[in-house]
Parts: sequence; structure tokens; C-alpha cells
Amino acid sequence: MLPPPLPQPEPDAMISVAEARARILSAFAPLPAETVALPDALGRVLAEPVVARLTQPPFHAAAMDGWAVRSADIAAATAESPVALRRIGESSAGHAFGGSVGPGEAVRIFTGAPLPDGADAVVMQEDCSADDTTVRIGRAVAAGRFVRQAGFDFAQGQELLPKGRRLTARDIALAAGGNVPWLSVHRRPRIAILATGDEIALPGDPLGPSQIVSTNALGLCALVTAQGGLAHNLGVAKDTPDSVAAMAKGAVGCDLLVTTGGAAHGDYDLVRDVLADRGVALEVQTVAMRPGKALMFGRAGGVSLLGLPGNPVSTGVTAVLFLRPVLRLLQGLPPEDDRPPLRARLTTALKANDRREEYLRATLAAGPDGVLTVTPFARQDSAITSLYAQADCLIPRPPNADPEPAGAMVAVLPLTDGALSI
Ligand SMILES: Nc1nc2c(c(=O)[nH]1)N[C@H]1C(S)=C(S)[C@@H](COP(=O)(O)OP(=O)(O)OC[C@H]3O[C@@H](n4cnc5c(N)ncnc54)[C@H](O)[C@@H]3O)O[C@H]1N2
Ligand code: MOO
Repeated sequence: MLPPPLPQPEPDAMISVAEARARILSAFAPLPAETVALPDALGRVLAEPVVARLTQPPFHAAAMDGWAVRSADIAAATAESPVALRRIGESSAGHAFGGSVGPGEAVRIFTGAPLPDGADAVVMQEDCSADDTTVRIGRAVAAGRFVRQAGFDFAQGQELLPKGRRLTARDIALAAGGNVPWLSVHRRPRIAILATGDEIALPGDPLGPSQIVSTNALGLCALVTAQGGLAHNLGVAKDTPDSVAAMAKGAVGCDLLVTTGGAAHGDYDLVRDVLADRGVALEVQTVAMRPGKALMFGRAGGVSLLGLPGNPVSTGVTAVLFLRPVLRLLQGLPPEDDRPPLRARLTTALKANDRREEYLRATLAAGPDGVLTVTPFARQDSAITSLYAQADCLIPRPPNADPEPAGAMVAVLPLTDGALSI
């Protein structure tokens, strides 16, 4: 009797989203460092920590406008029975008082000014009255009152910002405070974008019959920019192998070539064919997901190529799921955002899912009880760009997920993050 036949692999077996992401990410490493001036560093990722070059504040400083005193002198002061002190000078921001405060003496002082030697506290001017020679202190204060101690913010040599941090506007201010004018950051990823298809025209072009305007290339360029990369738009390749191959040469010197369209198996889906003709072994070629099944990844002519499917929402969602992590990794960030996953309450029920992992486009809102709610669009076709633009998030659904009732809490992937942040 013959043995039972061995199970044969599917000719074009789909791999999971996680497997595709792992294969793609394993082809990349963080880019080398370059030095940039502080004003140009917003959104860049530190390749070296920022270390304070000075102590902040560099001296004990007044936190209020008022009078620098010796707290022991005014221990008995009250509004009804003020203590009179002899005024001996002034300390303002940028102009320290050169002398020392002795018993029975006070110095006029302003916010940010150095506390004079001998003084150990500041009394707010609202609690004092003064003439040319004398100040009457109407409140007792403890030593240290309204004084910012030298180094209470940070000390020289202290690490202010760690390696691997994406710089916010607040970080720029902190580095400036540490007197650090130059920063070491990862080079920005250079990403070439190539649209494909005889039907694709550029925005503003005269449109021939059967032509449509390319949404994908400009959307991808904007996503690359928003994630801290430098986008290099190569234009639109025609549906001929020569055109695709010639235009793809523009990606030489880039860290990654991203194509859109031509990824499926139709007669005119040439990106796949051009790669096959050149013997490129694709590490990813079909992913069990919706939208975005026709996804490719491989190395062609020394350049990594990420081939995204042409339907505009498929391009957008696959860019979020695969291109964004690559951009993050190249910049020295963890590929996935390491903040806790966001969860929201469904306003409508979800049907059971099939074997393809699904990414539903949805909006977020705050419910009456303040809990975040999420509403998937009723129409989820991968060519509806108007709803994709309106979406705040994606709802990921695992393969073969059970139905979810309205009111269930589900994970959501926000579409709102970017390189620039306050
Ligand atoms: N028999 C099958 N047909 C299709 C399958 C399949 O599995 N079997 N998959 C469908 C899915 S899902 C998608 S997604 C697309 C992916 O196809 P391609 O990557 O080859 O994309 P194209 O055929 O070139 O274009 C699809 C669609 O998108 C429009 N497009 C393309 N580029 C742009 C652009 N830059 N800007 C705006 N719109 C663009 C194009 O005009 C088409 O309408 O295949 C399905 N078919
Ligand atoms: O993947 Mo297609 O990308 O489902 O529209």
C-alpha cells in the first residue's frame, strides 16, 4: 500500500503580520550618528546622552522679588510688629550684590538674582515696606524660603537626556539649559518612494482617460517626514519592466525603496515580476492581513525594497504597520512605541474575523463617563481614502477573532503620533 501523500505547502503561503514584521526588521540596524546644532534637533533621536555642562541654577537664586535676609534676624517679625533691617544694596538678575549680608542687614533682591553671601532666605516684597535706608520685614520665614539652591535642577556632569530619546521641544529647552549647543543624533533615514501604474498621474497633472491621481506617493512621503525620515519621491513608473527597473535606480544611496502598487499577481503587477526576473528572493511576499495582503520585502541591487499594495488604504495601513517600525529602528528607537497599549470601549458590535488579521479604521471619542470609545466605520473598503483620513486609530483584530459585543474593551492603535512633540 502506498503511504499517504505528504502535505504540500501552499504555493503562495501567507505569513502572519508578526512574522512579516520580524523578517523585515531583521534587515535593518540603527543608522550612524551625526552632529546637529541644537535648533535643528527637534524630533531627532539621540545617539549619545546629553550631559549638563553646567550646574543649574549655577548659584543660590531668589525665587521671588523681595528682600534677602538672615532668617534668624526676623524670627520675631509679624505684620503688626515688623523687624527693621538696614538695606545695604541690591541683587538683580545678571547683577549680583558683591558684599555680604551681616546681622541686622538686608539686600533688595529680584527673581533669578544670586542670593548674597550671609543671607539664607528671601521675604516677598508684599510682606515688607521700605524707604531709602530701612526695610521693615512683616513676616518670619525659615532659612531657605524662596531660595532655589544651586544645582536643585541639575548638576554639571549629570545626564539630562538618555541615548535613544526622540527630542521634544521641552528636551531642546533642557539641553539649552545645560549649555549643550551640539547634539549627537542618528542620521535621518533616507527613503525613496516609487509609485507604479500607467493609470497614475501626479496631483495637478492633466488627467487622461482612465487615469487617477496618485494619492499614495505623497501620503507615503508625508508619513516618512512625520516619522523623522527624509523622503525622496522618485515619481511614477509605467507598467513596463524597463520603466520600473530604470526608475528604481533612483533609490541608490537610500536606506530603503518603498514602492506602491504592482504588488499583486495581475498581468500588470510588475514590481513583483521585475523582482522575480532578477532572481530577487523575497523574504516576505504575502501577509495574512486585511488590508494589505499583497506585501513584499526583499533586497534588490543592494537596496532593501518594501513593496506595498496599491489600494490607497492598504498602502497607508501597511506603511503604519511595517514602514513606521523600520523608520523608528533606523533612528535608534524601539520599533514599536513602548507606551502602554491604548484601549477603548466599542460603540458597535464586531463580527467574527476570518483567518486574515484585520485592521479596522475607526474614530475615537470620550464617552459620557470619560472612558475612551471607539467606533469603526461601517465601510471598510481599502480604496476609501476619505474615511482613512478621518480615522483616529486602527482596531487590530487577530485571525479568527470571536465576535465582540458593543461595550467590549478593545486595543486600538492611534494614528496620531509623529516625530515632532512638545
Ligand atoms: N485576483 C486578485 N486580485 C487582487 C488581489 C488578489 O489577491 N487576487 N488582491 C487585491 C488587493 S487586496 C489589493 S491591495 C490589490 C493590490 O494590488 P497591487 O499592489 O498590484 O496594486 P495595483 O493593482 O497597482 O493597484 C490597486 C489599486 O490601487 C490604485 N493605486 C495604485 N497606485 C496608486 C497610487 N499611487 N495612488 C492612488 N491609487 C493607486 C490602482 O489604481 C488600483 O485601483 O490587488 C487586489 N487585486
Ligand atoms: O490588501 Mo488589499 O491591500 O486588502 O486592499
